[in-house]
Amino acid sequence: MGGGKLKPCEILPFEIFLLVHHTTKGCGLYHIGFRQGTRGSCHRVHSLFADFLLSGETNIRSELWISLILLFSSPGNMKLQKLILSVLALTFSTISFFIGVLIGKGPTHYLPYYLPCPDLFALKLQYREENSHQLFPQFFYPQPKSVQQTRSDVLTVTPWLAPIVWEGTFNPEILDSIYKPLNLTIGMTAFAVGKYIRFVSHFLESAEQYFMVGYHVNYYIFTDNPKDISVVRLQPGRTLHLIPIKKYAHWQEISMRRMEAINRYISDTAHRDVDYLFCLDIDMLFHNPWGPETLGEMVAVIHPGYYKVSRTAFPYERRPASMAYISKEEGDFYYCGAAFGGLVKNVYEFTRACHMTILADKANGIMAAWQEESHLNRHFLSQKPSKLLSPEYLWDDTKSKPPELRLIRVSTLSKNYREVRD
Ligand SMILES: CC(=O)N[C@H]1[C@@H](OP(=O)(O)OP(=O)(O)OC[C@H]2O[C@@H](n3ccc(=O)[nH]c3=O)[C@H](O)[C@@H]2O)O[C@H](CO)[C@H](O)[C@@H]1O
Ligand SMILES: [Mn+2]
Repeated sequence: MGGGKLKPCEILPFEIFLLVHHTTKGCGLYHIGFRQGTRGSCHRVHSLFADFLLSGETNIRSELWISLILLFSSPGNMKLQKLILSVLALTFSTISFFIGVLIGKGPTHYLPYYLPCPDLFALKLQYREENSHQLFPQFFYPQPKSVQQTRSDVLTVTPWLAPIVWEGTFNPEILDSIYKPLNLTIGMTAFAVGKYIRFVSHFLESAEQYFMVGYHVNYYIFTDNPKDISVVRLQPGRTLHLIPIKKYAHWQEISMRRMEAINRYISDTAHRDVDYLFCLDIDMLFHNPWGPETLGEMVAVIHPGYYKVSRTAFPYERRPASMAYISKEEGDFYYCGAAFGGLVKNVYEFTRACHMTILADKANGIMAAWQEESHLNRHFLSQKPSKLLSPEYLWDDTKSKPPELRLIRVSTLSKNYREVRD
């Protein structure tokens, strides 16, 4: 660019140049160069000058430049040449230094394609108090190995690349170091309608011990009988909210209407108060930590009863008349209705979608085989969850522990269905 406008040099063994720039922002930049070279290198230097000049059409304007070319046609007088060159170089250095000082009174800026702006590094944030922490504190943990699985006995990722969380696949300390600084609030809904009120205190006590310990937690207990909920001591940063709801006549309706109640509560209140929301059955207990490894955009839990069986044996709704219908040729996993969660806005969309298909079935006089659990499974077949929790996160007390379950984190209580359901 621009090199053709300058006169080509014929005999040019030496060259001294001085270049002073004054950019639009008023900053100075100067170059002093001393070059002994061939005709080709001389051309290169000229081209460089021309580039600087023409770059005024971007954001740089050259207001002053001096270029001095010395031609020595007698190659025999080398000593004299070198002496003159040294003196000239010194003189130009001094002049250019003073010009640079005069022009660059303000902060120095460099051409963007030479160096990053040093102003950026001079900026200082005004901390309220001096922070002595290291920017990147040292944190030692075993190196993850690219060619070694931490669990080879179980599936740890779905075909749509959602992780399946099993004990041994994650490091809780690393996850805490990522999620704790985010200052998240995690919501949890559970329903205690009718006789299910008896499960509340043990459920909450175990959750206090294991559910999202060290994070802000809001428990939302939906009940038809708030005054009979016994008070549970909560850790600091954790709150309990009792939400009065009406009691439906049948247990199936109570279970299904949870989708509607959660959806309404998110839109009224919870969307402002929590970042993530988990929706759990109440007839269960936490036995081990349920931590930040469970956080995800939309999270489903693999049902403990069906994680080893063929999709044809899944208890999906098989009647095409239902909105929850799934054919024998379809299905990834059978998810449980007792636990799901995710970002609060996703749980809002999810519960709304499930409630709508439940209502559509109701209008057609049909109830899905496993109530809202069937609708949940239908929904997750099309809208794949972004993270799956293994049956470690929802085991069944009546089953013995198989070897692949290294840690039972939550398990459902065996109960007398006839006695608790009205
Ligand atoms: C482990 C699992 O996947 N559980 C699901 C399963 O049976 P479950 O036997 O686990 O259902 P369940 O009797 O626990 O009912 C589900 C939940 O609804 C609430 N509730 C229910 C009845 C009642 O009278 N009062 C009351 O509060 C309570 O929070 C309970 O935990 O199928 C149900 C639908 O049939 C739900 O999908 C459950 O989530
Ligand atoms: Mn249950």
